[in-house]
Amino acid sequence: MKRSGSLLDTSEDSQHSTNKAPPTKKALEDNSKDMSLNDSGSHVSLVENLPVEKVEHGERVAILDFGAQYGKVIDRRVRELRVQSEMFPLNTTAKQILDLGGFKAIIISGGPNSVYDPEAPTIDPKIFNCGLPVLGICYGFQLMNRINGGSVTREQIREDGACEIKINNSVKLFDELEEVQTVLLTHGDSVSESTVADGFTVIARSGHHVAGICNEVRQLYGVQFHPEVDLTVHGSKMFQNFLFKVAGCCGNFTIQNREQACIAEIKQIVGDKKVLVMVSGGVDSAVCAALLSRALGPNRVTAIHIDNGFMRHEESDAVEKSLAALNLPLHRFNYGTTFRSSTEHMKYGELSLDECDDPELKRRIIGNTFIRVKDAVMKELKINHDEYFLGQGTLRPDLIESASALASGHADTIKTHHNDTHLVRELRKEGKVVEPLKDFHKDEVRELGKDLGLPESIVQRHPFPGPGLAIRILCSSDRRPEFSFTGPLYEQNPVNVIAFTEKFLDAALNPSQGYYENQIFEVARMNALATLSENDREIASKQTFQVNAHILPIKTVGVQGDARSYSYSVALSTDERPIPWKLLFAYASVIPKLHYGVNRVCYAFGPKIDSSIDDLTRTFLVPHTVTKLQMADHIANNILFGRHRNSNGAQFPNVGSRISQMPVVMIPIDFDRDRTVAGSYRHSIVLRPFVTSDFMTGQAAIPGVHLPEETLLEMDHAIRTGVIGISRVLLDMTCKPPGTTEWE
Ligand SMILES: Nc1ncnc2c1ncn2[C@@H]1O[C@H](COP(=O)(O)OP(=O)(O)OP(=O)(O)O)[C@@H](O)[C@H]1O
Ligand SMILES: O=c1[nH]c(=O)c2[nH+]cn([C@@H]3O[C@H](COP(=O)(O)O)[C@@H](O)[C@H]3O)c2[nH]1
Ligand SMILES: NC(=O)CC[C@H](N)C(=O)O
Ligand SMILES: [Mg+2]
Repeated sequence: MKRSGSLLDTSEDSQHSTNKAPPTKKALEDNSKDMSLNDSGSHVSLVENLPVEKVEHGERVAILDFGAQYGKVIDRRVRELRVQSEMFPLNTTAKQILDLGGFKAIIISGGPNSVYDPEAPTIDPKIFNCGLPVLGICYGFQLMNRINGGSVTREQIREDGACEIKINNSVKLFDELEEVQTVLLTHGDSVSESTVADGFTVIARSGHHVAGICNEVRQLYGVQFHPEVDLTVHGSKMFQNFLFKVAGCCGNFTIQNREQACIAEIKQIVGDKKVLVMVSGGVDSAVCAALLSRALGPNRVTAIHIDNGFMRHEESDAVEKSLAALNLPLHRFNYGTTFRSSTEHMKYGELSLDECDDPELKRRIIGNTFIRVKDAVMKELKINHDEYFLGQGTLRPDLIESASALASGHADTIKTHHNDTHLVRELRKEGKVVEPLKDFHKDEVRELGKDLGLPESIVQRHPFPGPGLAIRILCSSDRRPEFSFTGPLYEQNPVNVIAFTEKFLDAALNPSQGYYENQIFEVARMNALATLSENDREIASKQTFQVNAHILPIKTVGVQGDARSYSYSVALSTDERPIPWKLLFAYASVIPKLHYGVNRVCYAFGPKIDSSIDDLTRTFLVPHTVTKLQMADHIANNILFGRHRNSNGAQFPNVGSRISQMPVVMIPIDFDRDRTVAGSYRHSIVLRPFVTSDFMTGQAAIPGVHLPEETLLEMDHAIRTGVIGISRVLLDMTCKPPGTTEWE
């Protein structure tokens, strides 16, 4: 059945979908009185052909999607406040929205483009005069300012990560909020006091830029930050203010029971056929398999687990044991050799995975091999293609980051998740895939897993990416990396060894002393100091902290301003003891703001690094490299989960549940190496303990706050002494954004 009133763009580009993802447990409890289960008579979305809620009342909010990473997070926040929302493509006009009726407000999302680019997507200007309140977020804010007569420019200083801003809490949007707010900013284009559109007033300021504007009479609000993500601590309150105090919504939207909705969807898609479900041992595929089994009965579901050769130490054995709880026949296959030698057709011939050093290409090869291996498995199991659907535990973030049209029509590809490669998209087009969790975030899947009665060990398991250690090994075919810094700051200052010492503080305070070749690092130091509390700042400025910063000749993927970045990492090192974590984390948040060419900052355990790092260890996905990372990962995880005793026999506590995930990454760098020898075989290991709920944004775990410092120091010691060929261990201190959770 078609949904009445859906008349907008239904072309391939269209991403029109309703906020049908099920609510959080809390929202469900809140809604329990008036919950309307929707097994029968459900409406069908034009685009995704899935059941959506009955529209029982007219109160809705339109979200115009400009390709934000967080577009679908906006709709989640609105839904959690019990207001229905619909996402529309960016070219939707004010008239189309008004003609549909029932809309009380419009939210314009962020996006990867720059509003001043001639090619950049723009908006129907009548949106701002159609009488509906508008909230513009990031790109949406920049559009609002520009279209109403202001301007937007690219600034030298970009802002990525959680920052403190000052707000004017006398405006409705910020009602009942404190003057200082922690928010997520991620932008390189900015509005300044002098470029605000006439008729608008500044309602929020970050250190360097205008962070919010409004015209209260016209009910137009624009914010440079992202109220929709977790890193904006009171973002939900801001939405509440906008929806209820500005737009006059009443919040009476009722939401389907999440489990029922998934089961109905599975039954509708699969009909009387069967499903081959891919299970990894992770929570997403386990919940997906449990739902399939509940919807179709265990006899119509076959679960397969594939060892792709990039699993952690003895992982597939553990997966097999833990998935016994699903009560499904599980078939396990080992295709390690097939994956390693799998190829991609390039212009110049076939490229094999074990000679590939491009992260996105590695992902593509692995993702496509998963599908080919699935076909081989079907043959082995004598399964008929026509009778079976492919089941995957795909989540929203997987689709958003892969820029799937299922999630957004204009998002940048941050990374192609293995479950959303072109072969998977082909299968989807043929209607051969069932992915009941594709509108869920990780925390929602965990709630659902609990409701389904899955054991805690599966529900709370840290995620592990399908391509496994293959993406966590940074490969390098060339020993001599080419440094190519981009952005205005590096044009001025192309050095790769920098030292933050007292002299820079002096120089910054007294420019005539002539330390200007390193001026940008003085600025970094001043900015870092400025972010500390008064007490910490006093301590940091009194002591002579000798912190060296080296720009490493490796690039990794990050997400900045809703776009993919592929930039260098900085390693900080110091002889100061105790390790000045606060100052180091302050540098970590400041350096990527000042350097367009840097998206990550790590601390290198051990003594201060004194020599420059200008060569790489040749590294490919060959067995001994994978084994090396498996060993380091095994040691680090044993320590994290309390399965380790140090050389004195002391047991380390299980602190795994204090963080959300800890990728252990191998980088092709030998610090402190003997330069009389031609090349090195040594690598370094990066620990990336990370804290988040939905993985869309998050922060690096801080020693002494999220994890005991001793735990991390023991990881450093045990990895260096336990694995041959390890140079140093580093701790990633970067937020997402600008970094991502994984390194690749
Ligand atoms: N080794 C594997 N064998 C079979 N299927 C896999 C494997 N790894 C990943 N998949 C499939 O890809 C999907 C996405 O992987 P992803 O890692 O995001 O989810 P997960 O492993 O189920 O959960 P988690 O994110 O918690 O690790 C899985 O749900 C599963 O369907
Ligand atoms: O199954 C997966 N296939 C993938 O290709 C993939 N890439 C990232 N991840 C996991 O997704 C979460 C967010 O990671 P990022 O911040 O690095 O994007 C983290 O939990 C990552 O481990 C993947 N999972
Ligand atoms: N997140 C966004 O919407 C970013 C907008 C724009 N690309 C910028 O960097 O400022
Ligand atoms: Mg996984």
